[in-house]
Amino acid sequence: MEKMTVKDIDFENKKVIMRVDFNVPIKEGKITDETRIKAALPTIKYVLEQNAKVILLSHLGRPKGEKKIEFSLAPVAKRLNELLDNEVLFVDETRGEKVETAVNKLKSGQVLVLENTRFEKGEKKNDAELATYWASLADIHVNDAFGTAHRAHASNVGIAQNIPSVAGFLMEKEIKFLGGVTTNPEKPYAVILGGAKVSDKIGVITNLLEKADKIFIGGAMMFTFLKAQGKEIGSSLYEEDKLDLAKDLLKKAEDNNVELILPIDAVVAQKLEAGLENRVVKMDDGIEKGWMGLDIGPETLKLFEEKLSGVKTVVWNGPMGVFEIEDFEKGTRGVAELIVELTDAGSVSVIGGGDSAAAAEKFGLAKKFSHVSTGGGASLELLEGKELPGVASIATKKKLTEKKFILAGNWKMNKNNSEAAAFVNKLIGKIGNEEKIDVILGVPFTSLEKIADITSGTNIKVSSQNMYFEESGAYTGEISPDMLKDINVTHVILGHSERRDIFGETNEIINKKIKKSLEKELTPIFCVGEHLEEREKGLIFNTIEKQIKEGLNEIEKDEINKIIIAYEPVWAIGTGKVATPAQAQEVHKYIRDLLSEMYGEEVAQKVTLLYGGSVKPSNYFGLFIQKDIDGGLVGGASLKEDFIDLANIMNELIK
Ligand SMILES: Nc1ncnc2c1ncn2[C@@H]1O[C@H](COP(=O)(O)OP(=O)(O)O)[C@@H](O)[C@H]1O
Ligand SMILES: O=C(OP(=O)(O)O)[C@H](O)COP(=O)(O)O
Repeated sequence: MEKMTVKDIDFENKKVIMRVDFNVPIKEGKITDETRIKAALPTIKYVLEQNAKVILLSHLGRPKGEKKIEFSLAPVAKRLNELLDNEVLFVDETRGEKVETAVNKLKSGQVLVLENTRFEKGEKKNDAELATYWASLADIHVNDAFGTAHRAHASNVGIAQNIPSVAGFLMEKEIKFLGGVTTNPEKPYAVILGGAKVSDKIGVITNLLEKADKIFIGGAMMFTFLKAQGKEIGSSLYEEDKLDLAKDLLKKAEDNNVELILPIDAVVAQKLEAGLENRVVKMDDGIEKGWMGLDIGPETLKLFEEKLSGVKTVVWNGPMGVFEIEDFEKGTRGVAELIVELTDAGSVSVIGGGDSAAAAEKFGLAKKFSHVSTGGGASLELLEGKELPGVASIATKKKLTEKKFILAGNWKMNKNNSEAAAFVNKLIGKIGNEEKIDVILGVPFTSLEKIADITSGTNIKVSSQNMYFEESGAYTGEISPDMLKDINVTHVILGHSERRDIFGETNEIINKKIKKSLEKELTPIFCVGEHLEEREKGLIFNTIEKQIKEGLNEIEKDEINKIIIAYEPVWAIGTGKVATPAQAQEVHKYIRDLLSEMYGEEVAQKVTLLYGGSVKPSNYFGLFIQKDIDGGLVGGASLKEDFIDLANIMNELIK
């Protein structure tokens, strides 16, 4: 799924709230590693060049919801000010008057850093009120915090539920490399895992048994595996309670035809200290009591070299030994060098953050890998095959596929014939782009013929707002599908909440109408939606499920793609209340999943799902970029030139 990025947005004079990961190590007020600050610079600079006003949010450490000076972002803001040509301001608050005044005074091209987001208790809880507040400070959210993408917090995921969230360059790069190797690695695909704890990496190993061709294990975690194989490991670090699991993984690797490569020798010492006697022992001989393994040995390195030969994709997570001490760094350095050789020969290499990135940096090799991730936990979770909430919340690009994007207007009982004609004449030539969207006008019965005539030969299609399910006869006041077809009407809105509530239409009646419209080759725009009471009682999905299942009763798989479905929460129709993008997306996703259950995934993906309910140009962007929203069914705003703006928003967003 391709994500929207800063490149898709016009930032001119916009207020941008940008989540970065400035969680950098600070000792005695000094930043000891500024990699993450530097990694965020390209996005900050780009947005500033576009004349935006930038508000930066980040956490630092784990202050547990309290304001603690040692976790202040002040030193980071100061360093950022040195790294950027633009002025960087800092407010030692996360909300309130001081923040709002600073935001209001902010000029285009300036940066404002707010205090540590984790000084707020609501940050880690993804508190809706806090997220709404931060969202209210800006027009758009840029998410460049890959290191935090495995957390669903207010400053990344929460804000995205209120205003559109797009990826920054760092996020884009991380997704490209890490997402790429996890979903579609060029084979052979090898993963080298090290570090201290098996328990931290179980999930990764389990997932990799389905994907990788070879898994290399080093670091302290190798001893849990070696012990599980019955080898003597002396006083090396291992996890007693993970022995069975290690056995299980070794067996699964065999079953899955994945090579799980364990070290054949180790560097041992009596203590984890520099400068003591150390020696190399073969694992077949075992490690004596009183000695511990602190690095992989030279024979292992040779074995790894052999087994890595020809590998096209390699991911490395976790050092091979206690690389922080020179006596035990050779294994980690050796593996880093092997990966660099592979990279030079054209393979893709990725370091999954954390200590391995620090090791690569220490050996001066970091720049020689295809990609060094800024996320430790985040990259591990990606390797585990999990969806990261901080990636999922970023808007998805709208791509032209077989599915149509649609902007439909429902005029309801408004405009007489001459008003209708005058308005439609204004729209012609200005609205829509036939290649990208279908524009449909749902006009009153009295204007259908006239508007169909005026729009004939243009890209505007005409819809009625109702019809009857019989073909002709004694149905006083009703209109038949044939009558509509006869005057070149192509669509019909069915099951609108006003028809349901005021005119007593039931799911059964709507179902009959849908069937008839399909038979007569009129495209139904089938409306569903819950009332406020149903929402408040937690019955949204029950209501929608009933409407969809009964409305589509006996509609077969080959017909579902001829139907447009519009989700219109009744409480948002004509009330000025609009569903937040997240609320709308939640129900759209539910509908898509339900259709998938009923008709299969492939067919469900092609159904056009429209959102309706107080849609306006000011809120449409955030709604339309949602993954499962394919357009709008617009009431009030379709009576005005706002309708043209809505079409323009869609045109810009569809690539
Ligand atoms: N054989 C070993 N015995 C004890 N500690 C080890 C051993 N090998 C590696 N380590 C330590 O493991 C730490 C890294 O572990 P971990 O946090 O799991 O890695 P990462 O951060 O890369 O995921 C390093 O500090 C390293 O010194
Ligand atoms: O440094 C981070 O994690 P990482 O060291 O696993 O990459 C991120 O900023 C997330 O921080 P957190 O693990 O306190 O949520």
